[in-house]
Amino acid sequence: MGAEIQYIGAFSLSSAILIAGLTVVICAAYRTIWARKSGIPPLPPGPPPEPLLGHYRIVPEDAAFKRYAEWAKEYESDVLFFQTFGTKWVVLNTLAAATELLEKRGSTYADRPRFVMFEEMGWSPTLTWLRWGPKYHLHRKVLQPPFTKSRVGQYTAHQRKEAFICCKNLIDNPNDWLSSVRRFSVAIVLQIAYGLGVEGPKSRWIQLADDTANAIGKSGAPASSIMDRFPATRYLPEWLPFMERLRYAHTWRPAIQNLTSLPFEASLKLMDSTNNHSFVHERMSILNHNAHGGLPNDFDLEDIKGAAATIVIAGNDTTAATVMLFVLYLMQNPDAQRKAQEEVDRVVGSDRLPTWDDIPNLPYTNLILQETYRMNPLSPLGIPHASVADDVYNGMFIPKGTVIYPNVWAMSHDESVYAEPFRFWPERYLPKEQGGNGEPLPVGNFGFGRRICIGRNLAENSLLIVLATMLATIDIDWPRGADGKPTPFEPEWSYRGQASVLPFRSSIKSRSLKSKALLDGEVQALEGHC
Ligand code: HEM
Repeated sequence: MGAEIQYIGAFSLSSAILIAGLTVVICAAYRTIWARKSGIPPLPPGPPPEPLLGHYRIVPEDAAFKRYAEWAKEYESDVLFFQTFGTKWVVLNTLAAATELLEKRGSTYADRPRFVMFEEMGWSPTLTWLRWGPKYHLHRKVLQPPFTKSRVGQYTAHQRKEAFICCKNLIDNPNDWLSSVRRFSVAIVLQIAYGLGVEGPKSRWIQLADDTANAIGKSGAPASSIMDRFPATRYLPEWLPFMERLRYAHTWRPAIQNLTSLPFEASLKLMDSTNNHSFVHERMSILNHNAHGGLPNDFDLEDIKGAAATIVIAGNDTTAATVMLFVLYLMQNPDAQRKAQEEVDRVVGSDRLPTWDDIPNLPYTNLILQETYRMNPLSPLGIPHASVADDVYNGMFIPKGTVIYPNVWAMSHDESVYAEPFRFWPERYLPKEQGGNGEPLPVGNFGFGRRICIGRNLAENSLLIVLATMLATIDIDWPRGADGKPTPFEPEWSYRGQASVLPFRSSIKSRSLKSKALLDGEVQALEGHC
């Protein structure tokens, strides 16, 4: 009987979807005829939609960014148009299009779509997903200032210490190098957000942050699930075969809830510590102060919880995934590794470890970072924006409410800009007279316009100090086989949501007894200070 009711429920819901789909198609046809008559420019081109389903089955879930780049060539247009169940989306495949729309006309494209799948996952107010409006402005006003270029220096001592701990752990536990990398990225944002330390590689905070990173990293391109395209489907039973992303959302819901509440509760216990300068501490002090004075609080408890979790979620996995790419690209490109090590040796010498003053004097090291960004943008389709008004670009009509994906991967693999785009070649950015190709540094890894990443200065500092320390202290090579010889391999990648390399084996060794002794000494001294 239960099964029968479920079946009838599913049947009537399927009929409802069918009717709604038909209505959308009729409305779209009517709108096209009306638009032609009223002289509105045509929509951007794209592959032909299927009846009823539009482009739902045409766009692949995995590595859609690659298919979009192919279509851009096929339809000879940097802007492509798609729609499904009334949701319209546009993909921008060149930097010129992204700059014109998301930067120059930024106020028209500052909104986000509704992330229905993430709602099902149980997110609290999170800047990244908030729609353009008062709540968004409030969160951006509170979250952006601590991470501006002029204020991000407050975190550098902490970042340098964590970079040293990371490299020491890499040498001490080379077979479990990934844990050291994860610890590094979590330790930075956890301290900044909550004032909490990471006790060791098995810390529960690392597990929690990993769970959340998994939940989000493999959830598909943001706003691309059937629920995002057609919100009513969120009420369908999750056992239906095509509702696997609803099942996924519910499976990971506890992880999101834990990350939002557990470190926050632990942080509240540290409120009286004078050593605590965390985001939660600062905001809770203002909240409590206002409450005692009978003053209103525009940023309430839920906002603080959501904003603190945002720092960890947005800043943890992105940093760890980039450090994994350093390990991969340095392993695959021994010449680049040797050249960068020589640069660090020249500037830093062998009697100390890199400092912040060294960073501006390490141009080749910085090019390794830039080439890492270009080779594999972590969010190949960015985080989608949405338009708040009708617009026309190069004679193509972009209706109000369209979801906009910047195809950062297509931009950074554009053969007309980057010669041999799949080759790791940091010199490509150098002028021709210095043996380079004068190519532009990649743009777009941190997004565009009004929604550009607030953590980019923090992230860049974390990445540069850990990269410089890795170059100063460790050698990275292919893992050794049974015969002791290096065994090159093709790593595996995940392109569901975030584009990241899957865990892989590597051989990591201390560069010298002296560099190991330096690291051990520094870590001991720094830990003694805390
Ligand atoms: C390698 C590291 C990082 C990468 C590649 C990265 C990338 C991005 C991208 C692509 C966006 C979307 C921008 C847009 O919509 O145009 C974004 C937004 C955001 N990022 Fe990052 N990010 C990184 C690190 C961080 C860190 C460390 C933090 C925390 C302090 C952070 C906080 C945020 C927030 C809060 C947003 C949402 C901004 C908004 O919607 O207004 N990110 N990031």
